Formats: sequence, structure tokens, C-alpha cells
Amino acid sequence: MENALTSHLAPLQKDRELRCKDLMLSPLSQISQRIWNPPTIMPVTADLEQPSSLLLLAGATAGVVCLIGLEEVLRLRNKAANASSSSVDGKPGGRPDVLRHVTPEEKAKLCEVPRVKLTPMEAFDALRSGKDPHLQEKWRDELDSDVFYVQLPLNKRMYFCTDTSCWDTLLGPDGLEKSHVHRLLDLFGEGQMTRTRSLLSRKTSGEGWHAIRKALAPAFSNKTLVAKTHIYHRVLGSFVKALEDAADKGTIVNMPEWGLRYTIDMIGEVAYNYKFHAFDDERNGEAKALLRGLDVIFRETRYYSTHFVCVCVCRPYMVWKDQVREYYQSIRLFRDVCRKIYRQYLDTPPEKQDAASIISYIHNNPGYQCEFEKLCDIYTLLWAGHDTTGYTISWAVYHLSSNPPVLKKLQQELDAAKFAEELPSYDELAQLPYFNACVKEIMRISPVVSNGTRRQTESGFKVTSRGVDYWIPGGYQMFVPLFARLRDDRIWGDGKVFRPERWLEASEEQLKVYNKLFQPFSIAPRSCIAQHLALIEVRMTIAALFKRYEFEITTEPEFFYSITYKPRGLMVKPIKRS
Ligand code: HEM
Repeated sequence: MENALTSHLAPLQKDRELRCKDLMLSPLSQISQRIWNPPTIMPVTADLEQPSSLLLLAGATAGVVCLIGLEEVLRLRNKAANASSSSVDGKPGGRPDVLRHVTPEEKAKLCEVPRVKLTPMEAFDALRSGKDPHLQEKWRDELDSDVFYVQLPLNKRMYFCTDTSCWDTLLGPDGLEKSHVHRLLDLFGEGQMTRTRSLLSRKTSGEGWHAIRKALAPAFSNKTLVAKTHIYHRVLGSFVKALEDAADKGTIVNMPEWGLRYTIDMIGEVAYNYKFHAFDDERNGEAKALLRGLDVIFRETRYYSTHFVCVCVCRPYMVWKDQVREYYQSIRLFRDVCRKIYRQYLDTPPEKQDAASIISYIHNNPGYQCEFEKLCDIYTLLWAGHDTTGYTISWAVYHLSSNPPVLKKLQQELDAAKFAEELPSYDELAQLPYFNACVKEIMRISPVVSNGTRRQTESGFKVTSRGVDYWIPGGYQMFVPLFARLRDDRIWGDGKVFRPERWLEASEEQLKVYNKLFQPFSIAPRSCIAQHLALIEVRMTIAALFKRYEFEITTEPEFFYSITYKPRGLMVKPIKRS
């Protein structure tokens, strides 16, 4: 792993300094990058026998202690402020006014949220390991409550609300803000202690999110995306060809890995006109190194969920851990590849730039304050744009291959359909009811963004669930897991069973309820900006794969959660259909 990463880093790093000057226009960003960009500071490679390294380590330790203390002081201050601001007559700042209209008298009558019966260390381990993606469902059933919290070490808590009726209140336009975790620590460390953040992590109000999203929206409209069908077909064509070779040779395929190779190719071309050549054995070194690197990043990023400040500050000093070195190498590789993508775009003469590509919309977006902010969204879209779709395709292979009667029915429909070209178009697929029911069912039972994202309880507020009024204190992280909504037996009857027929058999009334609750892309205003892109890609791919192949599962997957929900280790043998 290290060799693969290092060999791809070396050439990219050659003109790194130059590009940093070029792209990070803000001097503040440059300075903070240098100070806080862990790969460039000493400790990761520190020679512990050098007195200077020891001094640095001692200084860093003192810094960590101060930061943890500072964080706690800020939390307590926030708590005190919330206690006084939770009245109707106060004029509190921030957004969730709807949530906080509770008088002190009312507050006294509210119930305390039940705590998950785990010690802080047990809760930390359970969340960090990612081995049980259905934890929140389990905790909900154990406590018989849709609102609960886990206590974590260092006096931290995470709140969860699995009640679907609270969804609009918590995530809707007047709902909770994005978590302050993102303010300190954006994905891949780029936002660490800097003012830069990505579309995914900006607060809904006051951080330019609205302007940026509005200017990016046309790039993700159905019309713009459907016009790129030739690109989807080209990339999908190489994936189908690779599977054909595997089928001819009887090769067993690691489906999640292949899914990600395919979707990184797709997002590279659709969004950035950049070719990763992930299925070309001669040229796929960069893509392979990048995907392995991202796997390392996600593994490490799990620690952020619980103790982000400690992790973000301490990790660079964990010199004895190989995985920490790998983590920073991977971040470096990821950043450098994104810079290369942006450089390639900037070097393209304007008349040859594709004005409808997502990178053009990023580059010409007046919402960003500097080039570095644009780069942050190039990272975000590259990551979010392949991981989610890649694992959805793997889930499709898993569910359809594990349910032969469903697969048979689906293939009958696909066989009967007439497609104008070899690969189907978006409009042609829209005409296939059973196929569309299968796609919905896959995304219902295995929503890749199963936890939603974290939100922040900026001030204390009231939540009513199952007729009980709870008081949620301010200053904590809150999760509104998608799983709970999409797999809840109280809504779906047999929520944990894969049954596409439910979408076709439901009465009109029932279907209305299902469609309202089926929100794998979350709800406005922070719903997925790329949902049309995701649906086009996922639909076309599922249709193309299952029209040609069947997949024999040779190794059952391990259900795993780390940022996204994954069927880890799913091995399949593609078999050509006669
Ligand atoms: C099956 C595929 C996908 C699923 C299930 C999915 C799901 C989601 C969900 C649930 C959110 C909301 C997170 C929150 O509550 O804060 C989200 C946001 C987002 N997604 Fe996706 N997504 C998918 C594909 C993609 C793709 C292909 C891209 C990029 C090309 C993308 C980019 C983003 C971005 C940038 C946001 C943040 C939007 C904002 O806050 O304004 N997603 N996605």
C-alpha cells in the first residue's frame, strides 16, 4: 500500500509548492495550511531521539490539553447561554427559532432523553468500529424510544432521533444547523482550523452555502445531465467490457472495489472531463492508489464522529502508528490528484472548456471567495460522487443476486424492453415499472448515507415523539438516521425484507406515505445536490449489468458502516446470460 501511494505521490509533489501558491490565493489559507496541514509538519516523521522533536512533542501535548479544555469551556458557556436563551421573549441568534420556543416553566415539565445503556468507552467502541451499522435501530428497540443519546468519554454526547414525524422539524428549512465539527474539520483535513469549508459542511445560513448551491444547481439539473448520456454510455461500456472479460475467464470479482473503480471513472468524466482509466490495466495506477487511499481515509475518519478535536489535534503526533502515516499520505495523494484535475481544467483553452461540466460551474461560481474554496468542492464532489453510487451498485448486485425470483422478474422485463441503443437511456428506463420498483427497494433497504449527516443542537429545544415531550440540550451533535425512516416496520410492515413488489402493490394512499418517507437523498434544503446524477447512473448501470449477467455470490459481505453503508468483501462471479 505504502509503495503504491508513494510512487504516485512523488511526481505529483514535484510542483506542489508552485501550485499551492497558485491556487491558495488567501495568505491566511496558505499560512494555516502550512501550520496545520499535518503531513507537512514534523511529528509524523519526527525522529524521537532529537531533542527538538521531543520539545515539539511536549509543546503539542500541552496544546492538545489546552484545546480540549477550551472546547469544554466553550461547550459549558454555550450551555449556560442556551439555558437563558430558551425563552419566547429572548431574541436568540442562530436559526432554529422554531425549535427553541420553550419557556423555562415549560422546560421544567419536559422529559429527559433516555440514555443508551453502555459505558462511555463501550459506546465509543461501538460507534467507532462501524461493525454494526444498525446500532441506532437496536438502541431504539432496546430503549423503546425514538429519542435517545449515548454518553461518550470526555463528557461528550451524541443524540439520535429515529422518529420519522420529527424529520421535517429537525432537517427542514427551520431545522438544525450542520454540525460545528465541520467548522474545525472538513473532510480530508482541508478545513482544519481554516476558514475554508465545502458545500456539504457549510452552515445553511451565513456561510455562503445558499449562493454557491444556487449557482451550482444548473449543473445538476436533469436536463443538463441527460444531455451527457453519451458519457455515461462510454464509461459504462468499459465497465461492462471488464465484466465480460471476468466472466470469460471465470474471475471472481470484489464487487465493492469494482463498483468504486467504475464510479470514480464516471464522476471523473461527467464532472471534470478527467479520465482515471480505472479499468485499463496499463493506466489505472492513479485510480487504484486513490481508491486505496480513500479507504484508509474513511477508516481513520470514523474517529471524528466521536472525538474530533482530540483526534484532529493528536493524530499527527501518533508517530508509532503505520495507519496514521498511511492516512496522511492518502490525504496528500487525494489533494494532489484534485489539484491536478483543476490544473488540467485551467490549462484548457476557454474555447475548449465544456461550459456544461460541473467543474466549469465550480470555476465560474461567484459564491466562492478564493480558488482554494473551489478546490474544496472539487474534493467533495469527487469523493461524494463515487463512494455513494459505487456502494449503491454493489448493494444492487447483492440484493438482486440473493433474491432469484426478483431477479428473474426483473430480467424478464429488461429482456422484453426495446432500447434504441445497446445501452438504455434514462427515458427508456423510466417506462419499466418493476425495474424502478427494484431500484427504489435497493435504496430503501440499503441507503448508503444511512446515518444522514450530523447536525448541531445549537440551543436547547423540545422534540415530541410518541406523544412524549423531550428536552434536548444545546451544544451536542445530533443524528437523524435515514435507516430508521427507511426500514421501520411500523411504516413498511416488513421493513427489513427486500420486496420490490411493495411499491407496485401499495394502495394510492399507502404509496403517498411511502413516497413521502422514501428520502435516501434527505430533504430540502440540504438534500443531495446530485440526486439526478446519482439516479441516472445507478439506473443505467443496474439495467446494463443485469441484462447481460448474473452474479454468483462467492463470499457473503460484512455489513459495515464508515461514513457510508457498505457491503464489505462482497465477492461475486459474473456469469454471462445465454
Ligand atoms: C446513491 C447516491 C447518493 C446518495 C444516496 C446521496 C445521499 C445524500 C444525502 C442523504 C445527503 C444529505 C446529507 C445531509 O443531510 O447533510 C447528500 C448531500 C450531498 N451529496 Fe449526495 N448522495 C448520492 C450521490 C451523490 C453524488 C453522485 C454526488 C456528487 C456528484 C453527491 C454530492 C453531494 C453533496 C455535495 C451534498 C451536500 C449538499 C448540500 O449540503 O448542499 N451525492 N447526499
